[in-house]
Amino acid sequence: MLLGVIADDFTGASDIADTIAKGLPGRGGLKTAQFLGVPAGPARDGIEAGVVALKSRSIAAGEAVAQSLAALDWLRAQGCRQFVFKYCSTFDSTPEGNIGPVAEALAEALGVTGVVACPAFPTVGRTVYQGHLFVKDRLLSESGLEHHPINPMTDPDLRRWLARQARRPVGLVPWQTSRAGPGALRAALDAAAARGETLVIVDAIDDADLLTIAEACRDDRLITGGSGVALGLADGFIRRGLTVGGAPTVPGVPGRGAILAGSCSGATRGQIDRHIATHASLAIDVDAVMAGRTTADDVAAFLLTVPDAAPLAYSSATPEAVRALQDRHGRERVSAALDGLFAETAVKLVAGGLRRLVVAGGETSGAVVSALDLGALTIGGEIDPGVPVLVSDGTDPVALALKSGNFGAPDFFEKALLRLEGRS
Ligand SMILES: Nc1ncnc2c1ncn2[C@@H]1O[C@H](COP(=O)(O)OP(=O)(O)O)[C@@H](O)[C@H]1O
Ligand SMILES: O=C(O)[C@@H](O)C(=O)COP(=O)(O)O
Repeated sequence: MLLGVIADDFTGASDIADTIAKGLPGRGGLKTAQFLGVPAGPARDGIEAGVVALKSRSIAAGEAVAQSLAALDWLRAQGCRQFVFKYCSTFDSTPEGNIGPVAEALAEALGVTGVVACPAFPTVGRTVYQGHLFVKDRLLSESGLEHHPINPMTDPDLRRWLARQARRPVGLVPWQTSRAGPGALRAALDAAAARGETLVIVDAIDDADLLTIAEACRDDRLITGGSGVALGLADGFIRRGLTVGGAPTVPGVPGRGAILAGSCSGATRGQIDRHIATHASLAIDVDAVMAGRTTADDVAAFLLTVPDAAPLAYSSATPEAVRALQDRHGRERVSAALDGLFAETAVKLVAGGLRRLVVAGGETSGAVVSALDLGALTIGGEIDPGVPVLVSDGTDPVALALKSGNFGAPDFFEKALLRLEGRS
């Protein structure tokens, strides 16, 4: 394995796996697999990039650090020479962590400082300028992410936000320097390291800036950021003659399909509105779930029997409805109950013969995929930016699309189920 990624959630893992597997247009990418947690044994032969998906974004910082270091150890044992810590393009975290503590622990384990921290993903509108994170034309804190059910993002100043999480000083390379090219960026990162800055926010507003980061950091052991920082990494290995590169392919998976949505983001709610106009759907009554009146049996029975090729079950709600539910039942209790409901539902669906599953939401996907215990997933083609087809190993594979809450075009759900089947 050449490149190892430690991702702090499951949708984020498939997002960066997509970037690495597809590589640059006309050049191809690395043969990439996504592992669900730290594997117990060695990876199978032929994998050039391994993405270890953790569910560490919203757990206690100490536990996130321990899991991330275990992932690093495993990736090192697979021979990786470069490592990426992948977090959210909207920097999802709290003042306690987990981006700062994990990134600093990885840097310390690898003996490096002056490490890039850049969540930019311009294709989906995430840009960083003067250390401030924008989502399309809004600052992060006015983008809707300030209403996130688990980690409300209320500060767009990444240097200030990361400094609250980090033990060491946090640096900044402004766009005027990163835009000047790989040499200027390299010099700025080296200067930051000399000043004792372990993590350095690097501005990036378009893909050219991301390619500059890849070039400047070609020999860096550790890079941290959103999937954008991986944009040029596969090509770096190809240009050094370490692999020939290629297009990701997986076989289509026939069989019954369904969609589970636990994300409350604006994009997901828009996709739901569009989908339910033409497909069977079940709006999960969260109060009924909390009272034990709605169970996974109910949700699975609906999805397995309703006469529709793309049935949907969703708990997604408006920020106001989410707040009211959290006030009534407690934030963590609601999330835990819903994540558990979706996980149990997915197990029942697969036991009931379902073979294609689309999941919306990072935490939701993490809960679902952990419960399914599918082992390694091979990365196929891209459905929409940041969301690839994933297919489990074995003779009776399951095909998955794990959609980050804010990703995907309005027609994502129907399109994804077709793509999992090998149709376009
Ligand atoms: N109606 C609801 N009220 C409160 N919380 C909810 C509701 N529906 C889903 N959730 C919780 O909100 C969280 C959404 O997070 P996630 O799945 O990561 O989505 P995203 O990708 O948009 O961040 C999950 O933990 C989920 O259980
Ligand atoms: O970087 C991103 O935006 C995504 O890859 C991601 O991590 C999103 O997380 P969720 O919104 O929780 O799915």
